[in-house]
Amino acid sequence: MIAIDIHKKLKIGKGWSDLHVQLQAERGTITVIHGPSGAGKSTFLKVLAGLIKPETGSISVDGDVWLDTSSRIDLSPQQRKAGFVFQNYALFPNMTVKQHLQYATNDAAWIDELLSLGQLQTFADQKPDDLSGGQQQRLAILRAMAIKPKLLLMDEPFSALDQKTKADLLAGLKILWDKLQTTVIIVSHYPDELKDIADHQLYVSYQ
Ligand SMILES: Nc1ncnc2c1ncn2[C@@H]1O[C@H](COP(=O)(O)OP(=O)(O)OP(=O)(O)O)[C@@H](O)[C@H]1O
Repeated sequence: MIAIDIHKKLKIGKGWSDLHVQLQAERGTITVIHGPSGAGKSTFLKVLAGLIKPETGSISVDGDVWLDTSSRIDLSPQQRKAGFVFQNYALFPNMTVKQHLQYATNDAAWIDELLSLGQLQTFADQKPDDLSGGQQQRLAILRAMAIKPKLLLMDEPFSALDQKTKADLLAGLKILWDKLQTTVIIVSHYPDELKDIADHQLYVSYQ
């Protein structure tokens, strides 16, 4: 179970807007977040990961308190260990595909399973510059899954994939998420494309 209630002031040009998000979701569920550009969706994911501090709020994940501003609890990103798929992938230019996964886990069988899921087996020794945009995006997803996170945060994670690749990847991910009981939050500009797998939809807008 995750329970989130956060308030964050967003800098919008010369002014400010309020981001207030409340969400409760059972463990192992998928929540799809959508809303207008600039409303604060990416910022919300970064607040959950501990990369941006909110003014006030609380976050608990499977009984662990990650944030509670009223009692000054604020775990670091390293302590929260959320999986994060960044909109711009944030890959390491000098690491090969396999090294990205080895950085996250020592489990060779798990790495092979992930490479197969992302159809990247034949690219294991390539660096990001030698990959297509879709291959880079799949690597970013595999790396986030490699740590088997309790909470997986994905920011527009399928934007560079064609329909077939996306459908195949999603089917494989869904099996893994169910097995590992991963709680997933996905920001998407096309929530309808995920409506078959979404347990919750959350609309984030300007306030
Ligand atoms: N650390 C921060 N503190 C305050 N405001 C921020 C911070 N980071 C980003 N912002 C502002 O928050 C606003 C929302 O940005 P964000 O990237 O979260 O929107 P978004 O909903 O993900 O947009 P898009 O759909 O275009 O990706 C922007 O105006 C940005 O300048």
